[in-house]
Amino acid sequence: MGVKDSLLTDEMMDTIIANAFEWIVVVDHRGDIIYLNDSYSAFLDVDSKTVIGKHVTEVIENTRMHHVVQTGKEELADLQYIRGNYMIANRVPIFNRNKEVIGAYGTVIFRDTSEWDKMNSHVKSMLGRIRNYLQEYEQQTGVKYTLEDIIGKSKLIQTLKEKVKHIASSDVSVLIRGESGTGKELFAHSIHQLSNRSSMPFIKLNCAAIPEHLLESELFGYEEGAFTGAKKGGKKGKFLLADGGTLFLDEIGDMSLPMQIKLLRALQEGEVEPIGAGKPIQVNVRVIAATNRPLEKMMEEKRFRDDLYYRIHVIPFHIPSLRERTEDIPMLVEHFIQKICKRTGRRITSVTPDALAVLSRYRWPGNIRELENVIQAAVHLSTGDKLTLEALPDYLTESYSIPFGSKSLKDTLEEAEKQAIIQTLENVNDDKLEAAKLLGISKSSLYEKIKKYHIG
Ligand SMILES: Nc1ncnc2c1ncn2[C@@H]1O[C@H](COP(=O)(O)OP(=O)(O)OP(=O)(O)O)[C@@H](O)[C@H]1O
Repeated sequence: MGVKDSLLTDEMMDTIIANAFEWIVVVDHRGDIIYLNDSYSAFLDVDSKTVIGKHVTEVIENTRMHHVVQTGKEELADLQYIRGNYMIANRVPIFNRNKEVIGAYGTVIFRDTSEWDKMNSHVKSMLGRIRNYLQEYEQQTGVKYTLEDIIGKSKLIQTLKEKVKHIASSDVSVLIRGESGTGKELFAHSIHQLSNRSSMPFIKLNCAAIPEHLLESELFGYEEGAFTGAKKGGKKGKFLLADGGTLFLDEIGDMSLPMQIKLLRALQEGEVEPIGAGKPIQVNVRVIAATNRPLEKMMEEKRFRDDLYYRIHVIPFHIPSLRERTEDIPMLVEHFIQKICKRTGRRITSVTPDALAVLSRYRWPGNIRELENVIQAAVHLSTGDKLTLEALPDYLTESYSIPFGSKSLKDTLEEAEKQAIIQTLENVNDDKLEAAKLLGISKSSLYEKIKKYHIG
């Protein structure tokens, strides 16, 4: 028997719902509020009538009702932080007869009763303990990221995340390729965190950041008195620090040939010899290497050793650039806004469609790192609760539209030429010879243009 057939009148239903123990919100298919019950309005300190028609994100903190109408998937017993309290939220999509989502209703339980206060402090203390535990884990192992931290719904990212799950426990070397800022380090952490070595250290060494003459002591360590200036008591190298765990060698393509030989020996023999030690020490280390360099080409040019390449290239892993997965941009933007708002206490609830369109069209040569920086600046520059086009840097808009008519043809052509050179150099990691080849000009002519346009 439906409500309509019962003795329950509409007025009775209204009173019951308005005063229900649970707080109730109903949105339409766009996520605009069509109903908010009185008790919820009172808690949110809003008027239940004037909020009708407003987007739910403008009224309720950390809401996901607008996602539920998009995904059509219910979300039950989700912890939601509203006005200083953790609430338990249920969000359920509403379908029409054709199984199309026409809206969603959400309920929030636990109000400001003493029972709730008790529960709330319990949850807060539990979350605090989890946070401490995670901090401790990070301090002990160096693991900062897990697979959960890798945001992206594109097929490309989902496939890579599946691949991480498959290879994590296999203990073989992994070579992660991808442009700068694509998340190579994030993936390296995640592989370690899912491996059998997860309770052991994750040690990172950026091969490009260490001067050649210091790299050997960084990697293998040294004994006291090994050379003038050596520290008292010697120094443990990264290999020994990573014993039992994972060594992440970032920018491996920047390692010199003599160091490549030493690294290969350590990998093949499973032992390292600290400078001045005189005898090798056994180590058990899994290596994850990363680079943006064209290693295959460098091997042809004898700048990278074949044997080291085959030793580390057991599982290749390519992370696509952000422009190859633009469908991830809205999700990443939302993720960074939330992350930055949490850190700074600002309240930005959405991005305007024109700002999102510009963010989605830009080429992102610096990939996700650049996107994060742009969002961070934009959150600080935004005055209202929306991230708008005005808060974005001018170069985002300039890079995709040449303002025809506002400049002479000569200036427009020169601007296009400059952009083509900048983008090609970015794509080939500043390899001038390769860029000249791709642009179909001589290397000397490329240098001339670089000078003319003040590039780099
Ligand atoms: N999929 C992602 N989701 C969320 N954050 C990401 C993602 N990918 C990268 N990031 C963020 O972008 C920044 C750059 O990532 P990371 O350092 O892993 O890139 P990288 O490829 O190792 O860069 P580089 O080659 O310059 O060392 C970090 O702040 C990281 O947290």
